[in-house]
Amino acid sequence: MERSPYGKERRVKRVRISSTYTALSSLAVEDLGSEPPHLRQCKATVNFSEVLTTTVAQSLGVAKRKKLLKSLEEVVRDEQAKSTKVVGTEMVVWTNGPASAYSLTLCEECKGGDSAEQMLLCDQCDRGFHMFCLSPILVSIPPGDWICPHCSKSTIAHEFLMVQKKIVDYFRIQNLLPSKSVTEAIERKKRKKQSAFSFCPPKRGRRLLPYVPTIDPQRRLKQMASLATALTSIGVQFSDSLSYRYAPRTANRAAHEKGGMREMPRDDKEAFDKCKAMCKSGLWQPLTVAYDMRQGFVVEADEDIKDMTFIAEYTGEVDYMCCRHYDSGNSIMGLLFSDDPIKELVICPDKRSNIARFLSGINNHTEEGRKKQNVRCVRYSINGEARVILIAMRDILKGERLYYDYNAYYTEYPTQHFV
Ligand SMILES: C[S@@+](CC[C@H](N)C(=O)[O-])C[C@H]1O[C@@H](n2cnc3c(N)ncnc32)[C@H](O)[C@@H]1O
Repeated sequence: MERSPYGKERRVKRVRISSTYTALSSLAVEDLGSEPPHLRQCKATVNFSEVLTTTVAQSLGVAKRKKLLKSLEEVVRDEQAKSTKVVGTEMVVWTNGPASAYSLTLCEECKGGDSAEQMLLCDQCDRGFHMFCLSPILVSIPPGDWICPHCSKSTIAHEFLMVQKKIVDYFRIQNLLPSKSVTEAIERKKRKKQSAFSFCPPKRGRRLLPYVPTIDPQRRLKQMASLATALTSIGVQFSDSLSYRYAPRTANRAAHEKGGMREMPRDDKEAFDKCKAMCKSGLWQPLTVAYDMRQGFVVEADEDIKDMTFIAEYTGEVDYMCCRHYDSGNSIMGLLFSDDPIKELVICPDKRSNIARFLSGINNHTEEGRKKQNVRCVRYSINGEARVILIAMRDILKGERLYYDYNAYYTEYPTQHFV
């Protein structure tokens, strides 16, 4: 479902210049021997003028192209001192394997020099880090300069103060119900619909259930503060609905979906509207956002949650997929897939969003990873507009981390290094 719109060229863009060079030069590697691979001698022939016209070089911009050229010249000087032969603008490099001459940078975390195309170079100290060895993992090359964890002074934002007024203002909560009436309302509901709270086998009706907020107002405040902390620390504003600053609302027509999009059933729509209204009045989902060293921000259940319960709508700025093709955002979600590529839309939660953007993804390359999934991602037409909803796909116990499949419809999101 979630699409990572980067191309291979873009992936090497911010990788160390010599790796960029390696990636380019490997196009021209000619294997010369029948020895075991590590002993083989290879010949790499690179034509500089060709290098600078490749898509990679073209995507770099003038300053970076100059840097690449400078770096290539440095490589030539270094290699001239070794066994490299340079003829005009062509260079012949003798190496012990196609990439070995330029895989000199080792990852500071795993000390390995493999996967050069995934090795990021710190723009401050020049040290190398595999994107998948970072904590949290990076799945795409970050835009602009990248500063490694050793040089970066940034820490997780200070916890959002758990002052009710601050939280009410932050989330622009309307008609906050006094704690007592909230407790009474939830208790009343609890008595009426006892089954919604018991953990007996889920009903197979497959109807969407509204979430059940935590009764204790202090805990609800904590849940909200944890989301506010996470959002403020990544510089994202809270928004529980889709925003249309890039693509107009009129572009979001579920009818454009290839093969059509299912209209949300009436009962489900009632549950959906109810959840949206609860959220507006501060009756939050029983979820907290925590920080995990490997995964970054993650979402955990703060109550038992029943199968088929509404978790959240995936919100953010709606944009045309073609405009985000080279966006390195790792949270972009597909919204509309059409026969006409111009009409395809994505949700970008990098400026405004809600808790949905913090849910983890499963590693769908392993059986163990797939077993973790407890939430699914569904797209519905609601009043003719495409929307993306996250729904519990089994009973979830308090304390469990929430996971869904980032590749529900597409297999482009690189989850092979996910924990
Ligand atoms: C949609 S965001 C999820 C929120 C993210 N953890 C954060 O801190 O903003 C996707 C990113 O989260 C991290 N992530 C999600 N699931 C993961 C997993 N199972 N293992 C490791 N990292 C994961 C990866 O860095 C991924 O690119």
